[in-house]
Amino acid sequence: MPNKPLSSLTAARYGKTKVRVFRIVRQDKWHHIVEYNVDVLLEGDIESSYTEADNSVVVATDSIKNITYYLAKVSPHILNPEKFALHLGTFFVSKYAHVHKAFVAIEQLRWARIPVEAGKEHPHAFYRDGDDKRVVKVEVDASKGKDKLVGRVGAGISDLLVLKSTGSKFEGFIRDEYTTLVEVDDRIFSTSVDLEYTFSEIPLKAPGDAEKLQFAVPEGVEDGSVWDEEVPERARRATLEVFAEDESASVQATLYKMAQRIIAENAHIQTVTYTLPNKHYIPVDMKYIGVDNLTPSKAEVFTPVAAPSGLISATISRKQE
Ligand SMILES: O=c1[nH]c(=O)c2[nH]c(=O)[nH]c2[nH]1
Repeated sequence: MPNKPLSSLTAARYGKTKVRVFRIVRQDKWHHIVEYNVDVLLEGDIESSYTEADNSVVVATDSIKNITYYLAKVSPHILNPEKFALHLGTFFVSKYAHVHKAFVAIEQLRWARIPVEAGKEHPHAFYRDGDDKRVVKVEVDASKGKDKLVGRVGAGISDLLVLKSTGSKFEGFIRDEYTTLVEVDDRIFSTSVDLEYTFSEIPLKAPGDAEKLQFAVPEGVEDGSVWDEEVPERARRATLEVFAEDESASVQATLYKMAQRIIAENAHIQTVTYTLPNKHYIPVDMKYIGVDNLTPSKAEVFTPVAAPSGLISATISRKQE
């Protein structure tokens, strides 16, 4: 009796991760720069490369890296990570018949112009003005046909470190035999913001030229859509302003207000997900020397605690009409 196989391949995806790209766009003496870490993963008729050692279906990950650099050179969309990710994803599913989906993730590092002479910005000198990154996650789906491409776009922020020294309470939580935390009406609130918002699906035009290099962004920008270049800055400002101004009852309650504001300000954003570690700062107990450093209004010296931290996450979704 033939042996029944015990297993089968149920998911397969491969590509290149952390392709580091730096690009200069020269507008005469006025230079624009971007620095990206790019991940590209492909799905399609690639099962045989796993199950039968058949490399004839494999676009080498080295070629995936080369294509990433080539499009960084020729794409007119390189300065915008959402558009560049869509261009790159569209390229892979258009060029290779057996590739049905491309997943492109881009992390953009911050470079700001150095201010010189009374706030004027330097044309070609830059500095790193924060460790937070703009992030983009794109899926280009050709599984319904190469002329019926669908784009799914998520974007957001990672590693945006913030702290407020008052305007934050935590009271009224469950008290039982396991509770040691005291209620406070004034505490430090610090977190490293991780934000992802998603847009409604967009139809994409398949590139028509032989090299599959054209990628058209539709004319006209709809407010709050994937094509609206103000969305990332609005989302960042909403995050920072709500964090600063909210009289926070908890990380959960502040998170919810941030997300509501992003949904309200951007018509095409469907979901907003925040993941917020609660980075604890513990007041140092100085009772042993007769000094009150524990009463919230007298707490001035704290120990920043690297771990453990709380971790508060939620997704807020637009209500469907
Ligand atoms: O804002 C907070 N939410 C919690 O769920 C929590 N739990 C905790 O110990 N401290 C805090 N703070």
